[in-house]
Amino acid sequence: MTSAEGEEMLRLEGVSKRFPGVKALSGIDLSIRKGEVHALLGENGAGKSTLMKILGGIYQADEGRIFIEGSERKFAGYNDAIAAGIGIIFQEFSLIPHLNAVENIFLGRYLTNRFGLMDKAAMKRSTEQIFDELGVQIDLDVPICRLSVAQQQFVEIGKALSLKARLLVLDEPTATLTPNEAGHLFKIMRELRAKGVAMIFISHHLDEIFEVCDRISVLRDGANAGHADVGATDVDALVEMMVGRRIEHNFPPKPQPAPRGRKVLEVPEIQLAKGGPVNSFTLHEGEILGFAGLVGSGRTELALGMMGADRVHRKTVLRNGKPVRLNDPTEALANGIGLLPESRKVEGLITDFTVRFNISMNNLGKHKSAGLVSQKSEKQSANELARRVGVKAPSIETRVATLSGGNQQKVVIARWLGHASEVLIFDEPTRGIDVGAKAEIYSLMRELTRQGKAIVMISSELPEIVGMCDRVAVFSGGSIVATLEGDSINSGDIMRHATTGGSQ
Ligand SMILES: Nc1ncnc2c1ncn2[C@@H]1O[C@H](COP(=O)(O)OP(=O)(O)OP(=O)(O)O)[C@@H](O)[C@H]1O
Repeated sequence: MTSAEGEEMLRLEGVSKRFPGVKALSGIDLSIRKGEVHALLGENGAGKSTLMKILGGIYQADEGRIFIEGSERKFAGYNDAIAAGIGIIFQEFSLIPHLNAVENIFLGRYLTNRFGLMDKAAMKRSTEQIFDELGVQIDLDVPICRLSVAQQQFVEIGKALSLKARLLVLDEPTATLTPNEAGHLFKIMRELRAKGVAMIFISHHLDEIFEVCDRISVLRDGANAGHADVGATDVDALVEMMVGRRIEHNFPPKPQPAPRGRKVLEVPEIQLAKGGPVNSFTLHEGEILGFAGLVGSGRTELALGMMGADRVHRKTVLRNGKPVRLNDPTEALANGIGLLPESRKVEGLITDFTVRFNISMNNLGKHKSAGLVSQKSEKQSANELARRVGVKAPSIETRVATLSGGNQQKVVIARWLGHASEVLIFDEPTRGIDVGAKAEIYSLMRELTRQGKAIVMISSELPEIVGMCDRVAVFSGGSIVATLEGDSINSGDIMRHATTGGSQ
C-alpha cells in the first residue's frame, strides 16, 4: 500500500442522469482513493458506462457534484476531465489506426523545439520513457493498427499517463485480451497503484475483481447497490448485490451419454491461412461442440471459412449428408446454418432500428400466414425472446443504438435463439454479458440442443467451454490439434493442447 492510502482522489455525490424514457443514473455516490483499484460492477445497463462518461466530461449530469482531491469541479467537455487528471480507456479505443504510438500519444499537442518545429526526437524519448516505466515493449515505428489489441490498450494507458492522469478508468479492458495479456495488464495496474494512481476497473469477470481490486462499488438499475472491501466479500454476495437475487452459477446438466445424433454438418477439409494440417470436423444433432484455443488460433477463421464468409476457404461441406457449396453467409443461412458473430456492433445489428426489428429480421418467415407476416405473432415472439435473455430497454420499440453494450449483445443472441437454423455458430456468445444473463443464455442453448439443434460454441472462456460442451475441438496455430470428450474436457487438458499444439 502507498503512503497515499486513504486520501480521496474522487468523490461523486448524488449524480443523476436521464435519457429520453430512461433514468440511467439516480443519486450515485462514489468515493475513490489514491492508489487503489476500485471495481465498478453491475448488470448490463446498470449505468456503469454512463457514469464513466459523466466522469470523462462526455455527458453532463442532470444533478450531482464531482470532487477531485476535495475540490468541486465542473466538466463541460472531455478536456476539462483530462485537465483534472482523469484518463478514460474505453473499449473502443480513441487511437488513430494509421498513426504510430508516438503520434497517437502526442496528437494535437506536439512537442516543439526552440525553433518552434515539431520535436520528434523528444516525443519519441518521452514515449519510450512511459513504456519503460510501464514495462511494455511497443514498436514505435509501426502504425498502431499493426499492434495487438493488448498493445493498443497499453498505448491508450501510456497516452493517459502522458497527459498526467492520476485517475484511470478502465472500461472492460480484459474483454478482448488473452489470459496472458490480461495478466500483463494487471501487473501494470499494480505498479500504477504503487505509484499512487487511482483506478476504476469495470469487468463482468468476477475472478478478475478478486485478483486485482481493493474495493468494490455496485450499481443496480442506475442506483447505488452497495460498497465492499474485496477481502470482506465473495462472489455470491457480489452477484446478489448486482442482481438483487441469488444466481445459480452451475451450468445446465450435460446429457449423459453425450448426444451423438445424426451428422448435420460434415466439414471435410479446410486449410487455414496460418498453415498447419487441414481441418475437418463433424457436428451432430443435439450436441454443443466447443472451439477452444488461444485468440488467433484459427477458431473463428474456420467457422467463417466453412460458411463461405471469405473467398479463400470456400469449400463443399455436407449438410445432412448432402454436398453443398457455401459461397457466403446468406447461402449458409439458406442451408440452415446461422452465425452469431463476435463483433456484434459491426456485423450483427442495425443499431438505428428497434430491438423488435433486430430480433425479428431473420425470423419473419416463422410469422407468415397466407403470405403475410402476422405483426401480432412477430411482436409477441420478439417480446418473449427479449424477456428471456433479459434485454433491458424501455420497450422492444426502443432503438438499439441507445442500449448499453451488453444489452445490444443480448439482442443478437435473442435473434438467433428464435431462428429456425438447425446449426448455430455462436462466436464468444457471452462476452460482455452479465452473470445473470449468462446463466439464462446457457440454459437456452441447452434447450435448443434438446430440440435437436446443433451448436458450435467458439469461446475464450474455459469455464464455459468445460461447463457447456459435449465435445471440444482444441485449436493451435490454425489447426484442430485435439478433439476432447467426456472427462478429458477440463481446463488443464484444453490449455495443454492449445499451448503445445497437441505435441505433449
Ligand atoms: N445515449 C443514450 N440514449 C438513451 N439511453 C441511453 C444512452 N446511453 C445509455 N442509455 C441507457 O442508460 C442505461 C445505462 O446504460 P450504460 O451503458 O451506462 O450501462 P452499463 O452498466 O455500462 O452496461 P453494460 O455492462 O452493458 O456495458 C441503459 O438503460 C441504456 O439503455
